[in-house]
Amino acid sequence: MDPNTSPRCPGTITVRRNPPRRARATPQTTPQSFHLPEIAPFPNDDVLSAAQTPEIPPTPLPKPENKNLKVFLRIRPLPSSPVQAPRVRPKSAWPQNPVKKNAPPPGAKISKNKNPAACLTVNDSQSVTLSTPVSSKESKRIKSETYGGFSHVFSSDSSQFQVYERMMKPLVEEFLRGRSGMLAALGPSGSGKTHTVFGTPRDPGMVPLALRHIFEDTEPHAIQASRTFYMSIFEICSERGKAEKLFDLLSDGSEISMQQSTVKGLKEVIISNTELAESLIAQATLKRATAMTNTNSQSSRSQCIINIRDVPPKCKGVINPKSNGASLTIIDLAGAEREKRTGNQGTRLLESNFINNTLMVFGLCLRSLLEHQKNRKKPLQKHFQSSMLTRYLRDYLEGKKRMSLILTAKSGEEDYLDTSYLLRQASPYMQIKYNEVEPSNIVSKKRHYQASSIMDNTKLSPLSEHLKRMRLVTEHTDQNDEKNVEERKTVMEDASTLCKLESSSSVTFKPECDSQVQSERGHIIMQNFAKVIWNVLKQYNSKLKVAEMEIESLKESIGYEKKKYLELETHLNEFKACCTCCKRGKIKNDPEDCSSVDLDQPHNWSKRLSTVFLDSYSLETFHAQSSSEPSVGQFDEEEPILVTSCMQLDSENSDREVLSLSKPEHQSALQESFHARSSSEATLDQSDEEPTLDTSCSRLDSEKSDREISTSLSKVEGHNALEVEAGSKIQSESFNAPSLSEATLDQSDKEPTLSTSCTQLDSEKSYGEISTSLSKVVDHNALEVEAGSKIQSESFHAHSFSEATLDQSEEEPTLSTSCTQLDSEKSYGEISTSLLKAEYHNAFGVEAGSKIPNESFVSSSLTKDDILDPLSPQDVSSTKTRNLVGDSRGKIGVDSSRKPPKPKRTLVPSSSMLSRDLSTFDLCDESEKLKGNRGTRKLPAPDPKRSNGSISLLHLLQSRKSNLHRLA
Ligand SMILES: Nc1ncnc2c1ncn2[C@@H]1O[C@H](COP(=O)(O)OP(=O)(O)OP(=O)(O)O)[C@@H](O)[C@H]1O
Repeated sequence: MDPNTSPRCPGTITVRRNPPRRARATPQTTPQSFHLPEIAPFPNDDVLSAAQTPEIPPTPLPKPENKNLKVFLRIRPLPSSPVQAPRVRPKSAWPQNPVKKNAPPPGAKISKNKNPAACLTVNDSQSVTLSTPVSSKESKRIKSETYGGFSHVFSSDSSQFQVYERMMKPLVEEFLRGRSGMLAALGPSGSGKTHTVFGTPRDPGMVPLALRHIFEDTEPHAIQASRTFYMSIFEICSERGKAEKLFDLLSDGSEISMQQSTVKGLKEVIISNTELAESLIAQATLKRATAMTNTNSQSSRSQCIINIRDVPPKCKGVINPKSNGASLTIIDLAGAEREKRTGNQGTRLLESNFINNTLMVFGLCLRSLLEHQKNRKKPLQKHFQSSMLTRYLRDYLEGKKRMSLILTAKSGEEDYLDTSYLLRQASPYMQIKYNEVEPSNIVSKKRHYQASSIMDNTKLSPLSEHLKRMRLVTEHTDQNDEKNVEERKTVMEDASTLCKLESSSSVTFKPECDSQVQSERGHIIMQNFAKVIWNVLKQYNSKLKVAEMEIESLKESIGYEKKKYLELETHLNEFKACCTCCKRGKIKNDPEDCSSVDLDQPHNWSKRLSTVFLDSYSLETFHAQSSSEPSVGQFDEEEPILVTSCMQLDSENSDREVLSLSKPEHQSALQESFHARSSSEATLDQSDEEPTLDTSCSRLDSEKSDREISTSLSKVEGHNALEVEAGSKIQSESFNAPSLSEATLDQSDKEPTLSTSCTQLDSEKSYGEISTSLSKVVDHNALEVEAGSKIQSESFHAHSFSEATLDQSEEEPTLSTSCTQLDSEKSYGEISTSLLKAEYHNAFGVEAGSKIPNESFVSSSLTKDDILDPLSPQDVSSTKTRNLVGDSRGKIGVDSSRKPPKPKRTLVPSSSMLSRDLSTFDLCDESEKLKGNRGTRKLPAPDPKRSNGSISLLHLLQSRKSNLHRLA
């Protein structure tokens, strides 16, 4: 035991640590053991070159051996026994009509010629010789006829397969390459057309063989896997030999229609395999109209058309599947029949005629095409329009598509005539050429566009470009995906044989018609859709902004209108209050009254002239012309001269009111349609601290308007202040009012001269009230002129001219007033003028008021040179009145033939009262005395009522009178 080692404790647990890990030695492997196959670089060049030119070129299209119309001839074998003679269709014949399969009709003739001689012999593969039967030789038909140039002549012992290989297979192959083709079986009844086309289950004809070829089992990975075929079968038959009808043989036999060259409502059935296609064909042949004739126990009574159309399924998203692809058409024509031979009668005879006519039209179309090709000067006749069959086959019959004919003939002697007729008729068709044939798919596109209204050619070209671009992009993005490249190669190989079209074709079905292309197409569509939506939203946004702006402007206008409305309401209230004041006769007493013009003291005076306020004009047609000229002239010191006014009012059917206001806040304008021309001139000429005011000329033209015009002029200079306010408010529907007012305040030697105003109003059907007020107060002088007129009429012509001249010399006022002329019809008018002058101890007041209720009147009032002589206050006024009709209250210038029962409005009471007072005052008496008997009528008795204003005026005048007497 090692001494260095301590004895082991029995309770000790030994923990073994993991030894430190060591990296394993790298196995010595030779590089050869990891020899990875080198990844071949992406064959860009190959792929790109394949994209341009398929690596595996498709089977080259065999150049048409014969550019002419292919015409084949098949000779039906002679019946071996009378039983098999054309009367009875063998039970094994395919397809069979179970209803009519039991055969021989009661009256059917059975050939007794057990060994019929053949009249048609095959010379070679392309020619036959038609020999005249013995019976016909007797009728001088001696020579035999040789018909050559057939594409191929199938002898009576030719099998269906041989016929298919020689005749049908090239068509099918071209069809699978995208070239449309058509085969029509033509021949007399019972010659084997139906047998050739459909065959029997044991001996299938061209259609079943073609379908088998199409769904060839030997090429499962080739063309058929990438294509879908549609098949349709319909027949064209006659309705009692007259109208043509179409019946769909794949549906329940429903009737369909044709528009131009397009069949409407035709059912197309996708055929995915041969069995399905053959069953559909059997079903269709059972539905087909057949009948027993002397020549055929199951004679076809209609033209049967089988159409097989191919659609590349992977391009469904790109191009409408029904708009492209080649079509293979096989037509089993009804056999030509001779009445003698068939013995048809009645309906059968009509059917026979229809069949023969259709065949004749068919032949005419081909003959016309042939002649047109031979001689281009000959137009291509439009025989195709004569029947549905030729309309449907228009492209073929006009040489736009290739077609082939299989002539079926019977070689028996008794069929000589039918065979001879067929060969003579159809052999020239071999000369028809197809040098200028349009690409088949284009022609088919045209037709299908008509039926399906799909993409047009303009959209196809960019689409093709897009497909090319997509192909390149896809190739670059999938460079490293070898598998995809392989698949793409395969697809290209397949498609190269499938989609190889003519170079002139506008549509190229590239192998890139895959799901990626479809998704890209959907993306493009969505992009375009989004753009459209975006544009629409932009338009709506702009419209919304415009609408918001309009709303804002409307809000502003509403606010402005509200504000205006409030102002008008305030004005109205004030105006009402003013009216109330006027009614209470406070106008003259209150120097601050709104209807007064005050000229205050010389050194601190304010002159307020308020005149011509037109308020509340409401009329339909209004022509108003107003002119007033008040003038105050003072020739002597401190004596004013007032000359006022000329007023002319013409009104018709109007309602107007003119009032005087002094407050500027009463000026407002409201109008709906307003044309106003206003001109005002105010001249304040002051010499020796006295102002001269010339104002104003205003003219208003308005139609259907409500307006209020006010002008204010104020001047305060030194101790002088002159304020002129003119306000007018006119409400009318049709208004033309020229207004001219002039106010001249001329003062010399501290005395104002006021000349105002000329107002002329022409109105129709209007109601008007005009009130003017002029007031002047100079120290102890006060001059107040108030003129008010209120005219209400339906048809009103008023002409008022008034002049008032207040001429004062040596402290005596001179007042010359007025000339008033009123012409009115059906009107009510009230005019009042007030003139007041007070100077020191002199006071003079003139108040003239007129109130004219009248429905229709023409009045002229002229008051001129009414001089208020201070020495003889009683003679201060003279009035010249013509045709005056007045009352005791001072109605002047009224000539009324018709008076309204009641006035519509009441004038300002103060004015009217004042005018009445004036009329009762001595002035009136004096004026009457001065004029003597110029007045032709007596004025009514004066009104004893007097207003406060008039009383004050009277007091002033009386005091003035007493002073004068005292001085005297
Ligand atoms: N090549 C042929 N080999 C054997 N049988 C044939 C041949 N061609 C025609 N037949 C027979 O002749 C009979 C009449 O043929 P098919 O009905 O095809 O004539 P068709 O021309 O169609 O007459 P239709 O115009 O009246 O319909 C049928 O029973 C058919 O089996």
